[in-house]
Amino acid sequence: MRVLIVTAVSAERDAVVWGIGATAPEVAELPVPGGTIHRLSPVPPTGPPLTVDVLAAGVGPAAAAAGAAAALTAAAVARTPYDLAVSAGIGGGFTTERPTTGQPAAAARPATAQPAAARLGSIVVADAIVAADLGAETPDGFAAVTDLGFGTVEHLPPAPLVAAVAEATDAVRGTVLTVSTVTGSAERAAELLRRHPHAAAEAMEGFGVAEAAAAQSVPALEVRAISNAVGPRDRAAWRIGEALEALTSAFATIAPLLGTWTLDPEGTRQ
Ligand SMILES: O=C(O)c1cccc(C(=O)CC[C@H]2O[C@@H](n3cnc4c(=O)[nH]cnc43)[C@H](O)[C@@H]2O)c1
Repeated sequence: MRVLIVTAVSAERDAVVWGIGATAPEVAELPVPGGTIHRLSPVPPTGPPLTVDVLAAGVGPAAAAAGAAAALTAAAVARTPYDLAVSAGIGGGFTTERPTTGQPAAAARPATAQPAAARLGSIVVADAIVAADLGAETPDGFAAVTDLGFGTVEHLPPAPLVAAVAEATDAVRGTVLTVSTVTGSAERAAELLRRHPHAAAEAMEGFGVAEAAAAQSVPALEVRAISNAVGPRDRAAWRIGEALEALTSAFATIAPLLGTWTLDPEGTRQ
C-alpha cells in the first residue's frame, strides 16, 4: 500500500510527518520535480507493507495539482504507483450550527442531510471534494464548468475509507470546497453554503490533488484541520498552531488505518 499525502506548506507537511512519525521514523527524503518527498514506513497492524510519502507542493489548486501529478507520475514510471492520494492541511470551517440528520456519505446521503458545524481545531474529512469557483459568472449567477459543458467539479473519495477515517478521528464529514480566493465576507460564505449546502470546510488544494489523482485512476481523500471560520476576514482570529496540532494527532490515528485499507478479491477498494 502506497499513499501520497500533499500539503500546501512545509508547516503542514511537518505536522503530518510528526503525526505519522509517532509510529514510524522518517526513512528518506526524495527529490521530485518542484519539491522533496518525505517518506515514512509505518508498520500496519495487519495487511501489506505501508509506504507514506508526504510532499509540500505549494498554495492553491494549480500548485497542488502540479506537485501531485509530478509525484504520481514519478511513482508510476518507477512501477511503484500510489494506491491513494490525500490532500491534507489547515482549512476554513463552516462553523454555523445546522440541523443535522446524520452524516451519510455523499453518494448516499439524502438531500436534507447537513454536516455538523466544523469548529476551530476540529477535523473535517471530505465525502466530496468540490471546485467551488471553477466556472463563469453569468447574468443568472455563477455557472460551474460542468454547466458550460466542460470537465468536472467534484470528486468523491471512497465512502468506506471516509467513514473509517472520520470515525477514528472524530471528524465532521461533509463537502470540502476548493477555492482560489479565501472567503472574506459573510455574503460570500452564505453564497457558498447556498450553492453547496453540504459544505463543511473550504481550502485551496483538494480539488487539484483529486484531479491529478483521477487522471491516473488513483482515489483521493481530503483531511482538513480547521484554523479559522469561513466568513468575514479576521486574520488575527486564525488559530493555525492549534489546527496544526490537531492535524498531527489526526495523522497519528490515520496512518495505521491506511495500512488496513486494501483491495478486496474483486479489486474494489474497501
Ligand atoms: O491572509 C491572507 O491574506 C491569506 C491569503 C491567502 C492564503 C492565506 C493562507 O494562509 C492560506 C494558506 C493555506 O491554508 C488553507 N486555508 C486555511 N483557511 C482557509 C480558508 O478559510 N479558506 C481557504 N483556504 C484556507 C489553504 O488551503 C491554504 O493552503 C492567507
